[in-house]
Amino acid sequence: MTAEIIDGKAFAANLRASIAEDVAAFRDAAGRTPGLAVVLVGDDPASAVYVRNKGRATREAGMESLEHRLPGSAGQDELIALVEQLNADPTVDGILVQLPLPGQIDERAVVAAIDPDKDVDGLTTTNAGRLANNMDGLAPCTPLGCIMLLKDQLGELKGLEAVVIGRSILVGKPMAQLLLAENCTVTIAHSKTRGLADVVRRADIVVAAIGIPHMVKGDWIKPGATVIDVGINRTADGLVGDVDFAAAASHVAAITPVPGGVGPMTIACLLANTLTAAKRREGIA
Ligand SMILES: Nc1nc(=O)c2c([nH]1)NC[C@@H]1CN(c3ccc(C(=O)N[C@@H](CCC(=O)O)C(=O)O)cc3)C=[N+]21
Ligand SMILES: [Mg+2]
Repeated sequence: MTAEIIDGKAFAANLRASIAEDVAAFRDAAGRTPGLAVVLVGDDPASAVYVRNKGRATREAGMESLEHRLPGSAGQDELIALVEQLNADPTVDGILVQLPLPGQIDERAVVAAIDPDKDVDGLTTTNAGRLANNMDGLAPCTPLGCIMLLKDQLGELKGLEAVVIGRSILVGKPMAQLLLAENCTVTIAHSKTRGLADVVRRADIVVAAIGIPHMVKGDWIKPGATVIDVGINRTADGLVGDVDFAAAASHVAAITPVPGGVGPMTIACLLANTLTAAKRREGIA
């Protein structure tokens, strides 16, 4: 058996095209264009590339991209003042502060300053609480993209055994919440989990979000399982995921590649969240 390779890049392109249609309808209904503000502090080259890609995707979907750059020496008060200005700006529907931030800035304090209804990364405690309580909110983009790929692949997820490896606020925890909302039986595993291989062997769905190249071995994964690899690790062999892709692909049902899997879905879901935020702000369903 050879795995189906889940084409996240193609899925994301379709999603972005459908969002562009919805953006046009929003413009007709609201008489304005949805706006996404992206804030970049410092000049880390990898962050600059992501911000440029996000800006391009935003414009291609017919939305306004507002980019704000602060020097790497910027103070926390200055950054929070900018966030507050964006909160108050009626043309801004979404605010993304590119992470990580320089060491002198407390990320938690900056995220806490973002209006939860403009928090398109889903990072505020308000949106985490909404997700935990099955309330309408904004869920983090990467888990949202993973759920879309899983539903497209498997249809109904009800009753499936899902193992999420990783417990971050950005991916692991919200991923588990979204899988629970789909009625999966969810286990969150992490660096202190005992017998990780055997925990993973139970899974119909494996979501790997650890950040260690090829950490999940092929023989940890049950034949016929569906594997979502969130890892994006730069190594001497190029960009690789958290799963030993070649070893897993021999016996799983389907697996996301790196690159071309989850990454493009993250950006498409950022656009989806921005449009969702804009519609809610305008009272459009
Ligand atoms: N506030 C905040 N929100 C984020 O969502 C956020 C962030 N900060 N900081 C950095 C990380 C990283 N991130 C990626 C998004 C898309 C790809 C992506 O599209 N990757 C392509 C390839 C990229 C490449 O070739 O380098 C792929 O996987 O196919 C990767 C990484 C969002 N992040
Ligand atoms: Mg398909």
